[in-house]
Amino acid sequence: MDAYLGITLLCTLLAVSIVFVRCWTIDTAFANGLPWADLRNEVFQTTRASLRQLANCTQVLQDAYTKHSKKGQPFVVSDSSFHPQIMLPHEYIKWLTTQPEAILSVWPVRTERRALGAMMSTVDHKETVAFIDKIVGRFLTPNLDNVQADVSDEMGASIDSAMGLDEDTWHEVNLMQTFKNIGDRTGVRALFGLVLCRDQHFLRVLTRYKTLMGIGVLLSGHLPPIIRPVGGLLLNLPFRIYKARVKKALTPVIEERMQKVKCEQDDATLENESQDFLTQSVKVIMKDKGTAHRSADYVADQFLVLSFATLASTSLVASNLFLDIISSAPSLDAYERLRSEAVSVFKCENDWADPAALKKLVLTDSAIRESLRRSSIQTRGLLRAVVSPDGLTLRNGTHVPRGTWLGVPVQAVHMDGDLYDKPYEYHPFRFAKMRLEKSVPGHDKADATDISDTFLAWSYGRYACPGRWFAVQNLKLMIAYITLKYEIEPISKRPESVVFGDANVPSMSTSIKVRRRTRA
Ligand code: HEM
Repeated sequence: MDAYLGITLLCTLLAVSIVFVRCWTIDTAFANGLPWADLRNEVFQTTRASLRQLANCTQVLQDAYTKHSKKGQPFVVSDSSFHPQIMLPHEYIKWLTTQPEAILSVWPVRTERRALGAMMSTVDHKETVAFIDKIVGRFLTPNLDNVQADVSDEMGASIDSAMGLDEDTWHEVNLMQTFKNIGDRTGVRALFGLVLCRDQHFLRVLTRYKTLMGIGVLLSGHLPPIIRPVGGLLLNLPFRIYKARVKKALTPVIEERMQKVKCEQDDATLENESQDFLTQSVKVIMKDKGTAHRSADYVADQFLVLSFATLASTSLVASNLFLDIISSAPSLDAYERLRSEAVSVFKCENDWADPAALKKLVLTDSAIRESLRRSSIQTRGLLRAVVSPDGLTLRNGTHVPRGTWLGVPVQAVHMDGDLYDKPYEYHPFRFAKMRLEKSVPGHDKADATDISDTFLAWSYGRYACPGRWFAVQNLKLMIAYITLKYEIEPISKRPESVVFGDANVPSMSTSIKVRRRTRA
């Protein structure tokens, strides 16, 4: 009996060990002889490489980019999700982004990496992204001029509140928290209108929802498959609680807007002039035969995802932007030159609502683009999965099977010395200068919102960010208002960003010193 129990225990232990080792190692054969980044001669080499690159992704990708991509060779990078990816050289980017959806698809990556399926379980995430894409592209972006007055009004009020009005003393503020507060309030004003953006309860629950979704999207996509179900559940629980709270606050507002729009449809003399994006979208939804039957609950779901897309990246980019500006070489005089530009453009109150004023901010536009390049919030991007049943043959002749992920080391491309002079330095006016150099290729594509295969902050190709014009409008107004009304103490060394897998974000503990300028 004892022997029987011993053998059973031994077999169970063996089976568990096999499953464990199988789940924690990667079959390197799929890459058909391509070189691997940071693969060392050690036991569990792929597992250890996967875990190592989680916090050291920047360096791993940079070294492999120099060693392989610069010679036109794709390389493989292990990943903590145990789904290794093939990183393509810069010259493959146009090819990568123009492959048909039936061959290379973004959707399996979004479901698994961004955990969209799990985080958006109450809606079809593919349908939601398509819907958001449509309303942002067709309605928010063309209407930006109309929301500028509201956005600039809220920008001023939220900056005053986050940075204070004390003209006598310098005080310290937490960088990320400050730009989160400013970005969230301003974004909510544009999306949902004045009442909700001043509603402290709504702002609080929305911010928590957004933070939890950010953590969920980032973490669950990086978890090894063996712990993903439990990890995903633990991440999902608090997220669902806050999602329910935001929906509870938002749904009655949407019902009210739907009711108003319905009254307007019945009686054109009641036409509501509200320019906030929710009202505009509700009008579109109710006029479109395909969506007219949708409930307020459905619209709330779509707008929650849109709020996340709108608010999550903008505050990270704004934090990076100000860190870059205040830590740039003193000889560049970046802060003062941006301020002088703002002084020359914003001469009276009406200028803040004038779209033509924003177009004159050429130095500001350049400082934004340069920060998006220098301090990219993504280490890698443009991830696509091979979905064609026969696999895919890469441009160098390597055949990879269905299910393989391809992508680009975004940060390393931005730091390529052949593409950018002194790439590690922040040169705020690099792109303003480039615009004037008519002989330089790409001089006419140097606006902050322009996409190219050498500038990947907005991604590239058909899935490039549709919200970039709105984001840049916000960032320009932010730089102008802050440089005009505040001094920020320069810092001699930019604090290191925190890298976690695909994300590269400013440190949460960084503080800056600010003081309100004295009124003349
Ligand atoms: C500075 C801030 C922002 C940055 C750096 C940024 C960057 C990006 C990037 C890199 C992608 C591609 C993601 C992927 O490949 O999966 C993306 C997609 C997207 N962004 Fe942004 N974004 C920003 C702000 C915004 C804003 C303000 C909005 C909405 C108004 C927005 C809406 C979207 C949407 C809807 C998509 C999905 C597009 C699609 O799949 O077709 N983003 N963004």
